[in-house]
Amino acid sequence: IAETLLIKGGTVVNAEHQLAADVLIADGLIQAVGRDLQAPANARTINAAGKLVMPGGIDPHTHLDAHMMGTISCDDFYSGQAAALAGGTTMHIDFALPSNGDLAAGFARYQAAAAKSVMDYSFHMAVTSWDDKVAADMGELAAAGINSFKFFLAYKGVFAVTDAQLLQGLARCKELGALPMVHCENADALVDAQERVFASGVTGPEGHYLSRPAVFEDEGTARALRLAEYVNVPLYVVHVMSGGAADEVARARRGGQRVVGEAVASGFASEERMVWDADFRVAAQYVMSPPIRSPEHQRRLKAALAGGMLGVVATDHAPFNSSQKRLGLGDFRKIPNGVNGIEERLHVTWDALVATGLITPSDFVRLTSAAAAHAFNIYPRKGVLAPGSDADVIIFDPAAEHVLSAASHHSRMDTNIYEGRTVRGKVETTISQGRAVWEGGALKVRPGAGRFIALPTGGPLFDGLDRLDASYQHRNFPYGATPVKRAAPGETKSRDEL
Ligand SMILES: NC(=O)NCCC(=O)O
Ligand SMILES: [Zn+2]
Ligand SMILES: [Zn+2]
Repeated sequence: IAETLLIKGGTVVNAEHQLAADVLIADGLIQAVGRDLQAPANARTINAAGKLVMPGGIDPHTHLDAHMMGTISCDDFYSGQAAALAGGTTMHIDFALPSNGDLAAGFARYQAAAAKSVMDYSFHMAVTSWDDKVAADMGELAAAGINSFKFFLAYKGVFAVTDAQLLQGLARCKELGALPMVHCENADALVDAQERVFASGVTGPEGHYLSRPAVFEDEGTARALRLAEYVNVPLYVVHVMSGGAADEVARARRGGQRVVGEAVASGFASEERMVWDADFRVAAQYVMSPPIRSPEHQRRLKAALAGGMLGVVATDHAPFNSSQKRLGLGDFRKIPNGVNGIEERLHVTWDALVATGLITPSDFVRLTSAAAAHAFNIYPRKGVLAPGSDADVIIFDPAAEHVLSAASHHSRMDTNIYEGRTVRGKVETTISQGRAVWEGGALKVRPGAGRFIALPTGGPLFDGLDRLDASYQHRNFPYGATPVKRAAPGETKSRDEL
């Protein structure tokens, strides 16, 4: 049940501005943002003096209850979302995987799994094969509120699509006004490298790192971006982990492409050296794809976030506990891929980027909330504190410090890649759908309270794409709006007519 809350005396931080203001919440919505708001008779007042009042985080990249690599990620839609709320994230967009190649069946499975949700959520759908049924299902799913589809270039023989399939998928996404997302690593080179590394006698978690050099990610990113350029469709590049891939995103944006580059918290705030730890339990928890890379890559990712080349910070929360990671003991190729982060994202991002002076609090809101709301077309319902927006709000104390640990986190993971780390800043209160659900160190969540948020297709990223197509026809004839006709004998055509 929604509360009537007056958050008084804080500093409201949106992506566009920061101001001293109160926030009035009722009926699950923000009613007013302004100075000296009066508390209605039934309101509870929360004193936010010295605190920042910001939109709740949106994590657009999670894998809850995900069937992957012979096991199921250990956070379901209850525990993963409870962890999210304790860390200030009030909405996530999870990746629904097809069931035996069937998109509609996969979506139904994930919707059923999400019935125990405690906060707002939505889905991207993974496309892992191609035929007419897949194309038709994409249309059905778009009508049902799925406005993004993920294509894997990696995971050969499981999820990976060929370039031909990717092209068909990109074109279908464009037709639907849905945003294609790509996991960019070269699948064939990966298999080759994995075989070579394993044959050389390296079987532990470091083999995962050694068999996924940055050049595979750089190449995959460049290829996906160029194919998206050819089709003239916006592209969302998931989990950019290498400096080279960030450069590819920047190059495409400089060239005028509509590209969103996603960093994940582990990509710039975790440590590559941990995968070399002699203890398998420690090392395996850092195995994710693309891998966590060297400090120099991390520096470049942070610079790309500060400079606006990468536009979103997500997590890729794909939690596998230490007994699940042991599936790959003796063969790094079988270690379930994924790390935690849904609870830690806001804190490690603040600590690494704001507390160090690289970005401003408004940049922080943009990267952790507003930009995802824009990309997935739910702004300003989410991603901003403004009258009429959903009352998903956090109260953040920039002066507090706390320690991240598996002993105190809310995920079902028995490890934490940020174990023992002291971070500056703390989410003191999380308000979800107008209810304080994290307050005073306690969670007050209710299974079933979460809502599926249907995401509409089209939207700003697709605005004017048809006009762009028309002007693109010299370069991109097959996807252009008007076929180019050869001039008749004696007739000349100006460049503008082509
Ligand atoms: N990233 C990762 O290692 N696991 C989750 C699946 C994916 O996003 O590729
Ligand atoms: Zn991926
Ligand atoms: Zn992922």
